[in-house]
Amino acid sequence: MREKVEAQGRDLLVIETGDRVEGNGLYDSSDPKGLYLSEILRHQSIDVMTSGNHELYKQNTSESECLVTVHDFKDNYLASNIDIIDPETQELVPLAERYKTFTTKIQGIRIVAFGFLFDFTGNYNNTVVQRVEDTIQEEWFQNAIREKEVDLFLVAGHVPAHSPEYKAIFKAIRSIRPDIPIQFFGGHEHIRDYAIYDEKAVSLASGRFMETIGFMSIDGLSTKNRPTAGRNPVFKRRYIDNNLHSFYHHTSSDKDTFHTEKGINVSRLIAESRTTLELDKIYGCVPRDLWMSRRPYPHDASVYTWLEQDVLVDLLSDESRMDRPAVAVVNTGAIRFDVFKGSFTQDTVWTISPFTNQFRFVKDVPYGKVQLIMDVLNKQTKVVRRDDDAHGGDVDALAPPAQVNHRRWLDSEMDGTQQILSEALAEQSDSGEVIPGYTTTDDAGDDGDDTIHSSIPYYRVPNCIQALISANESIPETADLVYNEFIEPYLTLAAKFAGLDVDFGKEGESYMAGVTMTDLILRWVKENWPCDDSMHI
Ligand SMILES: Nc1ccn([C@@H]2O[C@H](COP(=O)(O)O)[C@@H](O)[C@H]2O)c(=O)n1
Repeated sequence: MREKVEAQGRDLLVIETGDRVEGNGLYDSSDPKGLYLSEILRHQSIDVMTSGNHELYKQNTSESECLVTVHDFKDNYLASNIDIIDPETQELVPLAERYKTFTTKIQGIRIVAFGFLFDFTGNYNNTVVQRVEDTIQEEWFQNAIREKEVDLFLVAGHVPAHSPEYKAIFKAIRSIRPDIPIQFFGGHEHIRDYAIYDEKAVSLASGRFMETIGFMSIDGLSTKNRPTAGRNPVFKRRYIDNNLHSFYHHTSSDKDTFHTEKGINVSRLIAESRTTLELDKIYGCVPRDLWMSRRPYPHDASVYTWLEQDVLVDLLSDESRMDRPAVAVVNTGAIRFDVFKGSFTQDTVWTISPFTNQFRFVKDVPYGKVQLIMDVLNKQTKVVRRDDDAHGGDVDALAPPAQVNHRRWLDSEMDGTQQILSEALAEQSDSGEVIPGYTTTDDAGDDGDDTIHSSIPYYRVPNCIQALISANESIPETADLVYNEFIEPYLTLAAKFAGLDVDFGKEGESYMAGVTMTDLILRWVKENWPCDDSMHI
């Protein structure tokens, strides 16, 4: 693409907006995590790169970001509002440069670029995420937006396209620079989205899990050598399905001409890494598709129904608690992908359940109180004030991210519209039949999707599900309340609402020490879904 575009006298920039870690065997399967992924990433030519929230959940992840990824992309990695305790000096320092200025190779466009993370509060305490609204008051930012020689402000970030954070940055820049175009690139909400702030400022978000290559073209920027005398640039956006068919089409090539030597080498590196990590190793065969949101909950084909009725009930048990009844509470956001019929591999494990959360419990909780807590977690919208330290206090954050966004859009101050989400990697059909996939409507209309798809049903799921683990069928008076550690701060607050005075952080104890939900899922599949010859795909 770069070659093609440059031959036309234009520039191509590649922007990466974070969440490169967690949710894929290439990252999660190695020890230490990310070993193979960093090597692959190193070969990419990325012009502006930012951190997502996933890079900051754990100390080792952010430290590796600091020592490896920032190091590898030091001219292009931007961290406008993230500091880290340097693992070598123990000093609090910016994770990367706050901003950069550069001039594009072909057209000489002078760009001032920033890299932001949304107002995230769930990071481990070796990093500090400064609120965007505070960051833009800082002297360095105020100076940067007053930079004289600028044709375009480029704000990349792991920040939703429609968000108070981006709105604040837009207002801050516009108040000083009424005429300079601003291109935002966003993320985090797992949706394709495009926001039009004014005639010269737009924002593009490219969906989730690298299913989408968001493509933005800006035509007619006024530059030093080609001033456009006040005319507005033309912004166009396209959501490209991430597959070879799309790449052949947009590079005007085919299977024989598309591949470059570098591309072939990186593909080989990926294949070798997958082999070393045994990502195709088959642990079992899944008899039917299990969906996150394509079927209602509860449902025979819901991954959550399977989790609560089979995996948790069959396997969650701590030796020291013997036969005492337990209620397990797990957030639905802990599951990251559908489980497809067919081979269940080492890669599948990490794709559906990448988190390393362990289980904890509080003993002898009245069963009625557990139900009240579930009501609070699933029916309230917020259990805490924004300044309380529970990931912003929004219980919706316990659900899959795309669903969180669904509600925000409806409440949003900036006007957004709805979209139906694809859970499948979209493919073009050889027979010309329309394949289910993304059908996006955004601020610019419904013509953004590069491939036309039929829509996919979307059902809301609760924020948390529960499973009663008991030797007999009857409802117990009291039970161990077992939960995955990610939801601990939310539980403490929900318990207050439910009239239960328990500080889960202080009173919670380890349950099945060292075991994660990922381990349980894998064990359950191995024990219950062995492959027979007819089931391999
Ligand atoms: N240890 C964790 C971390 C995250 N989650 C869930 O993921 C959501 C955030 O995902 P994004 O891709 O939007 O950043 C979070 O709100 C949780 O639902 C988790 O379960 N455990």
